[in-house]
Amino acid sequence: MENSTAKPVAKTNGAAVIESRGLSKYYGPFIATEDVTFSVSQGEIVAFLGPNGAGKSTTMKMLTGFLAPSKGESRIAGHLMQEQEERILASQKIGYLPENGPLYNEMTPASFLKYMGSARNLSGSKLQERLDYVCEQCSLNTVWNKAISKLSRGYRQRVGMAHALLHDPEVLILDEPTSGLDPNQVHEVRTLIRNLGKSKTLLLSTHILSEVEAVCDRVLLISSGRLVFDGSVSEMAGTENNLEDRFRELTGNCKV
Ligand SMILES: Nc1ncnc2c1ncn2[C@@H]1O[C@H](COP(=O)(O)OP(=O)(O)OP(=O)(O)O)[C@@H](O)[C@H]1O
Repeated sequence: MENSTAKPVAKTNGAAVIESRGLSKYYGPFIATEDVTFSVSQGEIVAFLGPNGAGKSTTMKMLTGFLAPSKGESRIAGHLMQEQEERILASQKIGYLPENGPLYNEMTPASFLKYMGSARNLSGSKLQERLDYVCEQCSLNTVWNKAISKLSRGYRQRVGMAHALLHDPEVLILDEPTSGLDPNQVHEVRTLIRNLGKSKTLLLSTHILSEVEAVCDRVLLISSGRLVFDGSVSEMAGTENNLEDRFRELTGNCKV
């Protein structure tokens, strides 16, 4: 049974592998994020926590170079993500699970992942080895040859996760990895994240507090586009040891 209080021991060696420097995004007069600055060191599992609409996905898209910031910059493994050549170099090192990521509906998980693996220059026995690994780790065996359009939301989410893991990246940026999963699947994905965290650096967005307690070393809390907390899970829980109250306290009155 899952021990919801068991957290991995932080294994950071100090090198920053995810860096957000003043990332801001404006849609006309609307401020989606403002001056979001943080860094994640090698080996950390960090939760990017915040209420709906706080700016988690927007920040992750800017971090990974999928969305141009209005101001600021991001670096992954030292590569400046706002420069195309650097972004291409970094893409081998990052696995990104976007929120509602695009999947090719007419393909099966097998054909989609094989295709994406080839696009990442995997072939032959190495490709097969990675396909076998993600199929098992993401529990896709029963739907491996079924059209993606016929899969439930939870299975589509797992295909997205398999895609993020396929090239064995050192950095994983996962936007709500347990969204749409049933409790058994949530348990499996959390176990997978903990295992991946033994050798990789992870930033995962969520608004589920139990997720933070279950898998993360550290919390970044964003509210109305601004970072309002950066610290350990126990620091956030405070003297009352109540994450939920602190979440409300830290996000309740913050307006951009
Ligand atoms: N293209 C856009 N044009 C205008 N506003 C946008 C656009 N994309 C996002 N926003 C707004 O920016 C804010 C931040 O959105 P974002 O999706 O980053 O939040 P989130 O924290 O990921 O939320 P959730 O937990 O609900 O997924 C929201 O108010 C959203 O409506």
